[in-house]
Amino acid sequence: MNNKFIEVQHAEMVFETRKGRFHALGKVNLTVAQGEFVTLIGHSGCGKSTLLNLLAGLTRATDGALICAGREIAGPSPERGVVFQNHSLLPWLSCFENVYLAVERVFASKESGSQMRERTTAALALVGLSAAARKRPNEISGGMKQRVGIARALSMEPKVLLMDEPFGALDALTRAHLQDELLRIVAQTGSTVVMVTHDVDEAVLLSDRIVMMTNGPAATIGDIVRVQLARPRERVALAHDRLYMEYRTRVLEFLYHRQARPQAA
Ligand SMILES: Nc1ncnc2c1ncn2[C@@H]1O[C@H](COP(=O)(O)OP(=O)(O)OP(=O)(O)O)[C@@H](O)[C@H]1O
Repeated sequence: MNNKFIEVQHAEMVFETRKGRFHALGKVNLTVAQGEFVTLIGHSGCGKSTLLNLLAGLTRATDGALICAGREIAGPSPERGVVFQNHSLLPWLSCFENVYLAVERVFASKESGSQMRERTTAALALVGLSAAARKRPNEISGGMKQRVGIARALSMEPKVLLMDEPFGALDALTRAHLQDELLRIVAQTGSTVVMVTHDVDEAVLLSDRIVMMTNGPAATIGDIVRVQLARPRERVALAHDRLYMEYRTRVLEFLYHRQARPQAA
């Protein structure tokens, strides 16, 4: 296993705005091991999405370096699959076609149409959506759309899955269901995941490490909690687990005591 699969070295982000320069991220240093599940948590506006966008290659850091699998991140790449809160599916295409489009982008030069259709079918099966393959996005629920987004990202066999509050817009039960699905999928694929969340329970349930960010401007990593709960994890059993409570309390203390905000986040 590569312990430095992702490396963020002194990354800084300054935005030029109409009101002048805004220093969003201070020096951020982070390494993520291959197969690790890392969540980024912090108050609203602290810079979680800014950091994830740097990892996705959607924006470039104003200073420092970001490296994935030994190469500097210079732009978006199918090796880093991205899932956003807003699933951004093409409404005129079926679920199958939405995923197929991504598969084609990566594999068209080396695989036949039938191999790519097989990949698409497998990705939809992985997220439990085989029966909805022919449906269009407006014919399925929000949770199902998000699962198509995950299937689309995974279908490209990314080295890393980057998720920006993927379940943020879902109701609590659907959210819990998708968290369980994600745990199952990641156990099956061994994916390396970096995920932004606001939800402390979600962070503890899913993560190997919880990266807690300080409030901006010039936000940086304030502390990291290593979650040493055995896998597979089961949410009902964990609800009474002493260690689970301890991790949860440590994150809450960071957010509401050490990084307390004058107004609710
Ligand atoms: N393109 C941009 N131009 C100027 N400022 C920006 C830009 N993108 C983000 N910011 C600012 O940088 C800071 C961090 O934003 P970011 O979206 O990363 O926060 P966040 O922690 O993801 O917030 P939330 O949890 O509310 O999604 C905020 O103050 C935001 O206003």
